Amino acid sequence: MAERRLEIDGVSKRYGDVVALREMTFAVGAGELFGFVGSNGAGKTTTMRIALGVLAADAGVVRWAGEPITLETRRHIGYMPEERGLYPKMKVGEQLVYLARLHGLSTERARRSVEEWTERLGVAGRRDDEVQKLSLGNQQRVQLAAALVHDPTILVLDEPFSGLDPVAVDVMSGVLQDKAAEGVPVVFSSHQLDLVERLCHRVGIVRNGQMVACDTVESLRAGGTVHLVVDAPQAPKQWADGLAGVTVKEHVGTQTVLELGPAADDQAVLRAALATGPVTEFSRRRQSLTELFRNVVSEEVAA
Ligand SMILES: Nc1ncnc2c1ncn2[C@@H]1O[C@H](COP(=O)(O)OP(=O)(O)OP(=O)(O)O)[C@@H](O)[C@H]1O
Repeated sequence: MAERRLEIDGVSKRYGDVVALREMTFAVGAGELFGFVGSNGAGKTTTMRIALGVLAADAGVVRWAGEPITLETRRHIGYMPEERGLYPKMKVGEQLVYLARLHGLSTERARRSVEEWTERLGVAGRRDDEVQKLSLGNQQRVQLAAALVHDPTILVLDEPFSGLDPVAVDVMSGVLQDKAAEGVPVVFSSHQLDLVERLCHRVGIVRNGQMVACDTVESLRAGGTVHLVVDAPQAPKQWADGLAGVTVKEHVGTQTVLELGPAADDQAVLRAALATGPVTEFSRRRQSLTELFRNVVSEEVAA
């Protein structure tokens, strides 16, 4: 059997004059936790809706295990829509059982699954309450339960972490990691880049409807610039000016943050710093996903 991969291949979409997606392409493999990030309006929700089949693409194809995705496969996707989609007046437990039944589970299995997931997600005590009586964070936990009760083979979640308290973030993170560990491809969008960096095996950065970077955070960083933090308390402000391949980015107290170009020699930087007196810190700083993201977005502004 072909590998259990969700592939978005060359998907394009316009809304009237607005080009929402331009040949969007990426794949999420079995057991992979994939973070989908991009500015507001970049095209994340549109991509997810097309993967789900609630929106039709103008061009391109969505595949599962090498074959164009079918209605039957789509029934096995666990989806958490951005606009959420629960019936406010229906009780939590009844609603989840109903949704699980819609996906083909027997009543007995649906009940068991609802018990299990509401317990895991900390909303078991709310099963007899109407959805509208729950706080937004708890509604979101129920929404995640709705995506999980039918034991999906693929998970597609649109901003599942927005509005959650830190405990709920931990619960959600644990569930997504467990699902990935079971072999489910998990793709979720988020603006919380620290979380994406911590959780995801790979990250896709979307800009203007196109995938502009897609790799592990480690590899994305490797292509980025290297920053060096030097603390030389007795150094005059200009101590690093004129060093080959080095750009002074900022001074923070007695620290200087330097950007090293390909021609820079970090040992020459260290010698220059030591020539001014003691050096109390000399460290390479890895770019965070937030910095990588900002670079991509500023390229957009410059383009
Ligand atoms: N129903 C619609 N009609 C017209 N334009 C739309 C519609 N839905 C989305 N768009 C446009 O398509 C583009 C992509 O929107 P989309 O919602 O996919 O972005 P997003 O990356 O999910 O954004 P956000 O982070 O703000 O949720 C935007 O320019 C948006 O204004």
